[in-house]
Amino acid sequence: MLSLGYALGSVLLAIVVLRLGATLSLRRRRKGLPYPPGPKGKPIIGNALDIPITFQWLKATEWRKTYGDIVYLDALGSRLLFLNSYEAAVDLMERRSTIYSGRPVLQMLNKLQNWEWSLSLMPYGDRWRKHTQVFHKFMDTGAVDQYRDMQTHEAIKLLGKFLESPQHFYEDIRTAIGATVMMVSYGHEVADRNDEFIELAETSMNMIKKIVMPGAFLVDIIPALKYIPAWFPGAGFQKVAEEGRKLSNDLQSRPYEAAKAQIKAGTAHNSITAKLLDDLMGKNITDIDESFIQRIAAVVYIAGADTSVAVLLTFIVAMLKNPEVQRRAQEELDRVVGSDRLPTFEDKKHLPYINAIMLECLRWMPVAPLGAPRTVTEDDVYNGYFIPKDTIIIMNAWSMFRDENLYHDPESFKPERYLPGNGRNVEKDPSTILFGFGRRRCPGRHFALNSIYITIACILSAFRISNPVDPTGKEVEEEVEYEAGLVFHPVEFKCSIKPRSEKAAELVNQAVDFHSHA
Ligand code: HEM
Repeated sequence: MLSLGYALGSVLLAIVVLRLGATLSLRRRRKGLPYPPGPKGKPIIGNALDIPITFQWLKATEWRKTYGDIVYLDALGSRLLFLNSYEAAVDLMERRSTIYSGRPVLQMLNKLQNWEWSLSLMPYGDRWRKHTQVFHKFMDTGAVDQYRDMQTHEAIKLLGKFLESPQHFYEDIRTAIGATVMMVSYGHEVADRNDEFIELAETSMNMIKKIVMPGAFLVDIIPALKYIPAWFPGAGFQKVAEEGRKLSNDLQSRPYEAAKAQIKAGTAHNSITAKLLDDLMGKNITDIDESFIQRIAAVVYIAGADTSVAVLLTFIVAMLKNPEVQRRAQEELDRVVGSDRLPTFEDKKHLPYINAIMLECLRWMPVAPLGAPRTVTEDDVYNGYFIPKDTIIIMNAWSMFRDENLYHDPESFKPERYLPGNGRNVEKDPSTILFGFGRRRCPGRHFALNSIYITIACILSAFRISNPVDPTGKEVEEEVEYEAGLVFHPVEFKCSIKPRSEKAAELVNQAVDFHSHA
């Protein structure tokens, strides 16, 4: 979701391309001001056919060349504003955050399937503020340090899996991140790839993927259809709605109930659920309290898992394609950490190149190329242009990451761009863009960056990543494709992941052994 929220690309299309209605607001008074520039629409349908079904960020980046930093479209009364430059994003989403913090509503997703409990989809207002405040308590810069041991533990378990069955790296990275999130939220230990809660979360994600496909459900085009009963001919979407509602409820309640049972039995690990329940100790816990806790805990998975997984998969791709970067990273690790132990969080400040690789993974193939869509909740004027209330605002991170004024040679994977001493200015930290702007900026970013750092550092310390080999032992260059699902991620691909030496393999075995008894 953010993955829910970041279903962005698709969500926005689903909302925008075909939505009817809202035409009344076209007649809103514009105080004589023009709308921002954008492609000229056709009569009646406006720009509906200008917006591609997928990879919309590429088109919007092209539009930037013709129309500039902000590009406005109107498709059948749904208005859309792409923010293509960093300055425009800061000006609107950060400096005018009070009115640029809404989220668009999809009938099937938000209303019929009832996913609106998720912080990332919640309308801006008091309820959002209350959830955000509590979420921050667990995810602020200082607070996330408490998860470091557990993040290290999962990274080491992943190394063990790489030794055993490197061909499953794609799934195992997914399980490792899922396990981290399950432990933080519920104190739930994930034993293997078939964990029931990970499967539940994955099934939910697949459902969401299905419903945010552009134009997938007529009810998003004609909201009044939601009142049609399930038995009515042609109302098959109500069945999908019911399935989704069940998943949405299960995802909130099932892992929560399991955590509660463990707390009762005295066998629970620390977790967000345990802490929130503990805060209510001695009080009469109401259904409202319980549902609040369930929502805070569940959003960590739906907002946090897919995104971090996609960054780590991009890291593997980057190492495949850039052996020289991998060599330099391993040189740094050998110098700072040596070969007698694995890297830790304490090493982070001495590993600038590893940090730079992580940043470059965020920029090079951004997991959320269009951020998460917002809405503006009042009419506004920017640089002399009129932006009507309810316009959907999309920050085009892709365009910012390919902006040659910010990043030289932007198509290339170059971690050194973030390091001083290359005869150039240090380039902008991409985390200041990728995680969004203003009040709805990703509150899980510190946690995510910690998971990504420790996983990258541990993998590079012990393994060499290279192209797969054919039966004669020759390396074959692997073509990797990317797809835009809920997040932008590489499609399953092959690679070789081998211990760098016998000593490295031994070190991993010892660490796995130690952590399984810790
Ligand atoms: C590399 C990993 C991640 C990326 C790239 C990412 C990116 C984003 C983006 C672009 C947004 C929308 C911000 C906006 O509207 O401006 C967002 C929102 C959010 N993220 Fe993340 N995120 C990541 C990991 C996480 C993690 C690990 C968590 C949880 C621990 C998390 C929790 C959230 C939540 C709850 C929101 C919704 C905030 C709101 O709507 O108020 N994210 N994220």
